[in-house]
Amino acid sequence: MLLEDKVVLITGASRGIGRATALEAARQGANVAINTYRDAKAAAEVVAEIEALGRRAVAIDGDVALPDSATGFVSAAVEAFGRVDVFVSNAGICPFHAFLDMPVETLRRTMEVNLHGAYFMTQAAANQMVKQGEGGAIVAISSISALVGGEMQTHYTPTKAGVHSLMQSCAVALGRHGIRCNSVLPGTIATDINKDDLADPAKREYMEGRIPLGRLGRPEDIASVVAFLASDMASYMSGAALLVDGGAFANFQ
Ligand SMILES: NC(=O)C1=CN([C@@H]2O[C@H](COP(=O)(O)OP(=O)(O)OC[C@H]3O[C@@H](n4cnc5c(N)ncnc54)[C@H](O)[C@@H]3O)[C@@H](O)[C@H]2O)C=CC1
Ligand SMILES: C[C@H](O)[C@@H]1OC(=O)[C@H](O)[C@@H]1O
Repeated sequence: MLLEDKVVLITGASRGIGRATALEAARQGANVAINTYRDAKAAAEVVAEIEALGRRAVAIDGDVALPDSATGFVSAAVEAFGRVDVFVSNAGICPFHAFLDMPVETLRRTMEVNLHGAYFMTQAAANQMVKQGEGGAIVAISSISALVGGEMQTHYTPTKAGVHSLMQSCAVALGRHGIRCNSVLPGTIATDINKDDLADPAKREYMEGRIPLGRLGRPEDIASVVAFLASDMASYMSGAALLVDGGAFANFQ
């Protein structure tokens, strides 16, 4: 098992990639604290699934956009499990909208959840790891969108480039404490975040057609890579970005 007896914290883990990562961490032997936001039923289901795997879990509700949610999440995890070994910054939103009439509030909220949220949470987790003095691993869910644009994602893609950049700078800032920081760049993974967008059969077919492996990603495709980066198997990796997109980025023509 890759994460035996580690304490793993994951934001936005009631659904999608975060949920799959929480379950994979438990399968790999970890006890897991999940941050969730206004999603109590789904949060309770994830906790129950982790417990059914024989591991411990707690769910803490909080909006990642608020600095107090970060300190509250880390304190609650430490209260439950005594320490933090791995932090996964996953929570994110992508309300598709055109550029020319982007509502200020949509732009602001997307930046605050995706980028400020990642910053506050990473900072709180890193402070706990530094206090423990035994290093740690931080993995942030960036995106293929850190590398390419999207017509309806002008507010979103800069946050994903920012998350990857945050991991690079944190790798530099935290290396002396033995804390590794890396990002995962998923391609198109079928989750709630793009359910409406991919409900259009033409759009779905187009996206699938761009992927050499011939299918959209599943949350589990990302969770296994996060588990690897979080584990000692990746002990000399820091400041790196792993693209997990079925080959989509390479498929220019
Ligand atoms: N699905 C995809 O194609 C891709 C997703 N990503 C990223 O993966 C991450 C997870 O997204 P998915 O699992 O796909 O979507 P999802 O919509 O299934 O899950 C998002 C999770 O974040 C939580 N969340 C939303 N706002 C929050 C807030 N303010 N505070 C705390 N939690 C909050 C939601 O409750 C949910 O559990 C996001 O950061 C997204 O940008 C990156 C590349 C591709
Ligand atoms: C939500 C989108 O479908 C998804 O999010 C990303 O980060 C990917 O680039 C996809 O566009």
